[in-house]
Amino acid sequence: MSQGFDYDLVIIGAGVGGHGAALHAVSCGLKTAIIEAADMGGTCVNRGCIPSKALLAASGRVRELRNAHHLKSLGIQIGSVEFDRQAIANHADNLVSKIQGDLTNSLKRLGVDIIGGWGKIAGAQKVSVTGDGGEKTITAKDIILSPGSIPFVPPGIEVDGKTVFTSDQGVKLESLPDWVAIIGSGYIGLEFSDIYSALGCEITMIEALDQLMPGFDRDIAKLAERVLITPRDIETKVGIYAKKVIPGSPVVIELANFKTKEDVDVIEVDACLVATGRIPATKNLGLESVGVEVDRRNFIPVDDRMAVLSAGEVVPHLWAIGDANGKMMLAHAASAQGIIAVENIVGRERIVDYRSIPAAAFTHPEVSYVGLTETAAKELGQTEGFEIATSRSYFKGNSKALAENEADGIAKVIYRKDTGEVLGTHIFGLHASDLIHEASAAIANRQSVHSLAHLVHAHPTLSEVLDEAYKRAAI
Ligand SMILES: Cc1cc2nc3c(=O)[nH]c(=O)nc-3n(C[C@H](O)[C@H](O)[C@H](O)COP(=O)(O)OP(=O)(O)OC[C@H]3O[C@@H](n4cnc5c(N)ncnc54)[C@H](O)[C@@H]3O)c2cc1C
Ligand SMILES: NC(=O)c1ccc[n+]([C@@H]2O[C@H](COP(=O)([O-])OP(=O)(O)OC[C@H]3O[C@@H](n4cnc5c(N)ncnc54)[C@H](O)[C@@H]3O)[C@@H](O)[C@H]2O)c1
Repeated sequence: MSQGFDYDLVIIGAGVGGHGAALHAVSCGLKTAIIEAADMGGTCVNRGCIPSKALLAASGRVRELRNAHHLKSLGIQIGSVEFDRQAIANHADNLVSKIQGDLTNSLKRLGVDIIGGWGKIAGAQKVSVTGDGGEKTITAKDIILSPGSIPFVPPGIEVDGKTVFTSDQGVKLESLPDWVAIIGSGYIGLEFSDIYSALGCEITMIEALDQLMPGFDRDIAKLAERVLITPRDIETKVGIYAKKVIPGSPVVIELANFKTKEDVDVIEVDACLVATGRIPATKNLGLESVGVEVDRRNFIPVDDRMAVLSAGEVVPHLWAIGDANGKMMLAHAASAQGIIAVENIVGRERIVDYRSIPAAAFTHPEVSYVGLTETAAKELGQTEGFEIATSRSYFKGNSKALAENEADGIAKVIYRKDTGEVLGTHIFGLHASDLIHEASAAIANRQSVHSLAHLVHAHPTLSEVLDEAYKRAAI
């Protein structure tokens, strides 16, 4: 325990980032407190990963059981499949309660002090907390900021939380509108289009950029569109943005061309989900008391050790992790950053290896990737003077996928031509979110396709899709 301080470490924000940091801090022998203003578990547990995956699990099952053609191909026939919207919503809600309870208990069990209230830096190594009992100041040798993010709602869009809403309300599944507009074709837009289309809603997906799923590798996005969008009840408007959205019955959406800004159409729908990205929750954190300015997009500037920077210089004993630093807005990235910050606090210099952190969209089937897209790898090659190559393998050639009769899918490996080092792997297909971890380990260890091609995979498994891609690359 640090002399003269109330705690070795105080963490502001008990989302998955703060939680991961706290668990690791205790294992390193640090006396730790965590401050939370709202819900223990933050976005992921209460309004993000957890409820959305519960909805995806239930709606995915409905889709599967209603796919008479697929079932028939396996020799199965069933009658009509019914579902209860409220019961599906309850499933998500119950899961949130369970995981929130488990997370809170894990902190209590380890002796982490949980302090309710709004945390704010009150000078070097000092935090003020404003809660029900008024304001108090606590001191800590180190402070980790983990305040997370909130939905971004573009100007012109009015959210009433009922007919026009963000994922914060969407995960509650309070209604199943006949016709729902989804603004944005990123992670949230894609996952909710999977949920809504499985449960019988008609969808209009509006994407400002000139292609759907602009964040994903092009080949993957193209195939994903062919499987997840085109055959479903989803109309798409690409290169178009929602200039104005007025809540009500109906919801009125004025659409304009994203490049020319010219008005193109007005549509009237039953509901509208705004899924246009997230912004950091970095207001009123007391950053100015230690001379820290947020960047242009309001993220807290950090180095690779997660140390907070002021005008490019490290601010001693202050760290920022998770969505609030904008490096990689994913739950597991937030907790990984928490662990790295604590490692540095205890004097073990470590940095985050973003290239090996995987990501996935939990649609049916799933999309996953780790490392660079082909475009980013080419750019890196041009800067560093190497050529890249790609290798693809298809679920259509995989016995396990064929046995399931679910053979839409591809694995794409991007690697250096000279050394064979894997730079990125992208998968679309059955269980892609689980399959990606082998590729993640390969990138973490900077392995080459030549050595990976010699790994033996069990047969018949979906993992053989990656095996095949490595072997094709190594020929
Ligand atoms: C619909 C949806 C689905 C998602 N699905 C996935 C997924 O499947 N996989 C994945 O990896 N990621 C997913 N994400 C992203 C993931 O939720 C975030 O990356 C993750 O929650 C970030 O964690 P964090 O700890 O940085 O912040 P948060 O989880 O946002 O937690 C921050 C916490 O800090 C508290 N706080 C803020 N300011 C203060 C203050 N001054 N004082 C006290 N407390 C404060 C907040 O109340 C909050 O509880 C999803 C997000 C959404 C919206
Ligand atoms: N499975 C997962 O890991 C998962 C799931 C959900 C959310 N998340 C996290 O939450 C974050 C937010 O998700 P998201 O889907 O809201 O953001 P996103 O950044 O993934 O996608 C937002 C999309 O909206 C488009 N857009 C922005 N403004 C628009 C407008 N006015 N009209 C039309 N299109 C517009 C953008 O071009 C982009 O394609 C993600 O970055 C991700 O980190 C992760």
